[in-house]
Amino acid sequence: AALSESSSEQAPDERRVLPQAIVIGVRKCGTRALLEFLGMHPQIKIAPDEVHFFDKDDRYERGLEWYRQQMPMSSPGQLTMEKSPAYFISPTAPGRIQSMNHTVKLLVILRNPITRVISDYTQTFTKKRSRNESCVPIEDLVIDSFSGEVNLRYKPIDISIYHQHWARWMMKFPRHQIHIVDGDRMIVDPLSELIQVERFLGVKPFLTTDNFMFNATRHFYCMRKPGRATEHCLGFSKGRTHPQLKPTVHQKLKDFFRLHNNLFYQLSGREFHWDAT
Ligand SMILES: Nc1ncnc2c1ncn2[C@@H]1O[C@H](COP(=O)(O)OS(=O)(=O)O)[C@@H](OP(=O)(O)O)[C@H]1O
Repeated sequence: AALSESSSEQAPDERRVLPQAIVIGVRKCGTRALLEFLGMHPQIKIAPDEVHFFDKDDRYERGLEWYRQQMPMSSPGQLTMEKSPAYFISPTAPGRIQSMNHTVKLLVILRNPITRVISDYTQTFTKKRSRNESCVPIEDLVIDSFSGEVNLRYKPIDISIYHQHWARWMMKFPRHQIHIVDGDRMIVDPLSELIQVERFLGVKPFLTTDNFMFNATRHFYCMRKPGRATEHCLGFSKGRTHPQLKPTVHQKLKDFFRLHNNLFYQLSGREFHWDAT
């Protein structure tokens, strides 16, 4: 850190500060896209890696000074941000973040909970297949073969029960301090979501349609960063092809999540149409 702090590229007033805004999750909902898109804003500096400071005990024990060192250089007037999707489901993260800074701004990006389960499965499947390990079909994981009901012991299902995790954050932070980003919408219309985020963060309106280019090969928006001629897409681990669920299993998941989704809408005051699809 000492070396980079004295690098010649550095503006004289630059230093590392604790984040004033954190993307707390949710895993597989577009957290990387959200952070990278925000990183195009001149008033926002983003940590390159997931820090996992508040959810991993061994990291938390390293202390806030270690955490600060993981942050990028920034100038006064710029916001520092990091994203660690596991914070959302961590029992300890809300209290730990609150004791760092009770005024920190929190962002949570959510997508249809069934799509999120499939995305989570696809990630594990892809990793296992690359190691030549055997893979179980998704239907065998999301449904308990004994009871025929949705398998609550399958972690991707538990993560998608948003209200149970959300409730922990509500015990530590006022509602207005957490902004919810629609991850399904961010895939098809990133700018509309980011304009709302800029407003929430209190940075000047900067991002425009010029910053986003739809890439027909990737089927996702890529970034046109200020001052760069070429577009920049997220890595190939983002935007994987999902398996198609058997209709009976899909219906079972829909029936299961309907109640949980409604509880989330009530608790958060934000309604999505996840049950329509
Ligand atoms: N612009 C753009 N480019 C590529 N991918 C995009 C984009 N916007 C959102 N997404 C969706 O982000 C999903 C991955 O979510 P995360 O970044 O939160 O995953 S992770 O938890 O950090 O592993 C990833 O999920 P999969 O499609 O299952 O790979 C994407 O659907």
